Amino acid sequence: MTIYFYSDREEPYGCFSNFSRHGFMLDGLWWATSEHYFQAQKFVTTDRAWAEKIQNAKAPKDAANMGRDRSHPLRQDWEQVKDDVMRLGVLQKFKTHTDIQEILLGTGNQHLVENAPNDYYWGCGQDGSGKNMLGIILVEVREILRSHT
Ligand SMILES: Nc1nc(O)c(N)c(N[C@@H]2O[C@H](COP(=O)(O)O)[C@@H](O)[C@H]2O)n1
Repeated sequence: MTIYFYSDREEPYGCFSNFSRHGFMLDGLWWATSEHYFQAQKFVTTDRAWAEKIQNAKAPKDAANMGRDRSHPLRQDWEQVKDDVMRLGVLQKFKTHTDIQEILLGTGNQHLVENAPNDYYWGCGQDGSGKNMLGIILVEVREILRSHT
């Protein structure tokens, strides 16, 4: 079976979205959502002030828009590190919040798919051919959490 998720407002799996309001501490800083964390990491080595603005963005959608703004220099190794950055943020989110950790562990061995129509990397895209890296990372995080509980 496959579980599809996308909107952070859709129960019970909206918590799988990076836009869900589940904050956490990482690298000594507070992140309001995993989207804030992920987007800010694009600039930590190239434009710290911009990364800090992203960290303090009002909403995850604002953080996403700011992170996609190419008038600020993207760190050169971004393509190499982005999956690890995503995994770190998502893992920390689910370690921090036991209620959503239970929801993730409760999915057993089901496939998890971000049903994002415009995203063929993190999601499955409009036609389902996308890489679904966020879903794959959630499954990896589920494995890590399972091995520690
Ligand atoms: N809600 C939502 N809208 C979109 O347009 C999306 N592309 C996604 N996917 C999420 O986007 C984040 C990464 O985007 P970039 O690599 O910065 O383009 C990540 O949180 C995906 O899950 N979601």
